[in-house]
Amino acid sequence: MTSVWSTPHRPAPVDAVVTLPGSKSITARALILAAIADGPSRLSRPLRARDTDLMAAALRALGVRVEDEAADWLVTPQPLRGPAEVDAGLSGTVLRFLPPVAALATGAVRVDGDPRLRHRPNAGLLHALRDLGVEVDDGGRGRAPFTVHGTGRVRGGPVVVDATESSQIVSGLLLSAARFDEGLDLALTGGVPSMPHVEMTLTTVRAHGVEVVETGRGWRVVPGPVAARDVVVEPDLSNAAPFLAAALVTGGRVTVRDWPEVTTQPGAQLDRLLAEMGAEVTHTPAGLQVTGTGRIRPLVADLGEVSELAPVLAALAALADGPSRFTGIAHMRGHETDRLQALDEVLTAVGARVEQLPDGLAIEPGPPRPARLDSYADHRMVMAAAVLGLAIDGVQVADPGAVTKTLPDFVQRWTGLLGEPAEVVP
Ligand SMILES: O=C(O)C1=C[C@@H](OP(=O)(O)O)[C@@H](O)[C@H](O)C1
Ligand SMILES: C=C(OP(=O)(O)O)C(=O)O
Repeated sequence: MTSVWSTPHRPAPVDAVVTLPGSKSITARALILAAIADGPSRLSRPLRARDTDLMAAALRALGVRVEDEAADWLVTPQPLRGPAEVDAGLSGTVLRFLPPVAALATGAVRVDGDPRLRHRPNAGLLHALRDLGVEVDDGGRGRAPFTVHGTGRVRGGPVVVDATESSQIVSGLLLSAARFDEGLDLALTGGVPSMPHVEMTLTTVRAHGVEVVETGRGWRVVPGPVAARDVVVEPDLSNAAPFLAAALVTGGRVTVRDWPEVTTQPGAQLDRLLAEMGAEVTHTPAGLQVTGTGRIRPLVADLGEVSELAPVLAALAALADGPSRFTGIAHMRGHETDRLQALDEVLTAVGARVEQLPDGLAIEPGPPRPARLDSYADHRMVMAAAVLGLAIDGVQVADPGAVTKTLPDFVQRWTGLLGEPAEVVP
């Protein structure tokens, strides 16, 4: 049965301080590297949500010990072995980071997930694994379900990779590459979206003692051990987007606590992007403070580096005082849903005029109207709907439970931000 959330309408300014759980992307990388490291490690403040719980479960299925100690995860590497069934859910990080680890295991590891996962592109990764000497059976689809037949080792070496559809294909290979016999010499064919997430991977593997060299065509990873390392996970800055957007929409003030001074997270670009959209943005000792000025300015931007932010920025664009244009985000058609199509439908439903561009969206605000929106099983579409609902009375969103992917208690946090009780009707 479908549950429906009547998202709170809030014309008055919000004034709130928000604490957010750990970064999905940092947690996923920390889990993978801990699993193939040379000793045990502790992850403090990991994100506990569907994506990261599925990653932990996948590693456990390969024999790794991932134990709960209060809110921490203790990870103890073990000989990696199949056979195993991995449920990737709708998680791009499990879909693309886990198979290279599975290739290092002995036995067959089958990866599958939600119906939509079977549509998420993965040919670039599966081709690369084959070229590196791994047997992969995907029925020629280039997508889930597929089975990795690991032999306990991966030859590695030179490989040409098509990662035009997702940076996670590059990240997945780089994360495990030091454990390949010959390491990895990855040359890109074509561009890569979300480059800051590749940079995050490079910084992370280097912090684990892995030597990576930029080659001009890609990266060479020197074979060797992955040093175990305790990690304290930063708050998820991409999930800060809807909360900070609430300051703009209501002309209020929102502070996100523990905003890191230095970070690899692309969500850090929210300070620049929200300032461009008319907010006053200040880095304070308490965190990032965003104050709305009562006016939302349109945004014309290439969001290729920060596509995770696009759904919430698109919601803001529909409430702005002029037309916006987002480009560089063609690959969002392969995200949790086809996000260009979904945003077109949602923003049109609430009164905006939307044009789908070859690589983005043109959004022109119109007279707002109430609407019952779909979640598209996409956490970020629920968050975008919540932002719209602040300004537009009568916004409902079906299946808000999609937020469990990265922020299970989003609805409670959102209503808490506004000082209201949560109301989801089953
Ligand atoms: O490496 C990562 O943690 C991520 C990379 C990006 O993927 P794409 O390159 O597929 O956009 C991003 O959108 C995703 O949410 C997380
Ligand atoms: C694209 C996203 O997720 P995934 O890691 O599943 O690709 C996202 O969280 O916006």
